[in-house]
Amino acid sequence: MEAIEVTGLRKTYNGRDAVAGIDLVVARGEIFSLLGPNGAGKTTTVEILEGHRRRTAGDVRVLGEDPGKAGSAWRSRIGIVLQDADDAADLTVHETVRHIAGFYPSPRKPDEVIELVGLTAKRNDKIRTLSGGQRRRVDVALGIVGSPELLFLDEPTTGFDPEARRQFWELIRTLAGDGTTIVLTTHYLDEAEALADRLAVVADGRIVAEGTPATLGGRAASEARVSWTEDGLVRSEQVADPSDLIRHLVTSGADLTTLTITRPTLEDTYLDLIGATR
Ligand SMILES: Nc1ncnc2c1ncn2[C@@H]1O[C@H](COP(=O)(O)OP(=O)(O)OP(=O)(O)O)[C@@H](O)[C@H]1O
Repeated sequence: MEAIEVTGLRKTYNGRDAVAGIDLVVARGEIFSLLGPNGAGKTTTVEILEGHRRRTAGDVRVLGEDPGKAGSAWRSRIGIVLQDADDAADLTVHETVRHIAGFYPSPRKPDEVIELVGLTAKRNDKIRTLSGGQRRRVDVALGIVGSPELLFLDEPTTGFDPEARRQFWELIRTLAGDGTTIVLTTHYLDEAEALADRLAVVADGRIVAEGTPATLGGRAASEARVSWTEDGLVRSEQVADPSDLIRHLVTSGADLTTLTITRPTLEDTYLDLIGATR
């Protein structure tokens, strides 16, 4: 069984489509990322999958159930990390995690979760004394303390410093390695590229491209740009397969210390995709 199956999902606000017909399958154990500009319909889609918003039309199955009708047993199998969650500021990190753990039938140990998110040194500090990035880690701790089979992460690393982001990525890989299915909404393309097995680009309520980070939007098949220096001048050429050109450069004695071969970045492809819908 797939973790998520969506067909023909639509959501209309005041006669206007925020989600205009989305089909989606997320396999169990997969890290799936939703990318898209502000207002594209990502949060609406994810909140429908979480059972927090009603849909206008379409079929949705999450862990085999319709989120619009599923009960508390289903809810306890899902973890959610929201944008800007509001934590109880006067409790300590440990108290907060322990409190939330109490709502789940088979939670992780609070101290284990605190360690996983890198907050052991802050275990006994009140939430209100934490920095923005540290609070975000508490949000992540609360999302995973119930040992969810499926974890929704909405912009999880906003406000993280670079080291905290790397640590968080490791945590996500660890969770995925343990079989947790992860749906990640992010504006950071490097994050999607580093983590996602597959990703979908949403624009104007529709999926405009779907694939692995390497193949999205024909990226893998795009021409490579080869550049090098010749007689003191920078030269560059765009070719499908750089092998012949490089062989030629080697035999012709070109200066290869400055040789670079680049293909479109995920960001180039993404901007093309969303630009095409505007
Ligand atoms: N409760 C609501 N009532 C009316 N319109 C809404 C409501 N929620 C969202 N919308 C509209 O639906 C569209 C999609 O919004 P949504 O929040 O899903 O986008 P998003 O892709 O998550 O954007 P962001 O990246 O900014 O979080 C937007 O045009 C938004 O204005």
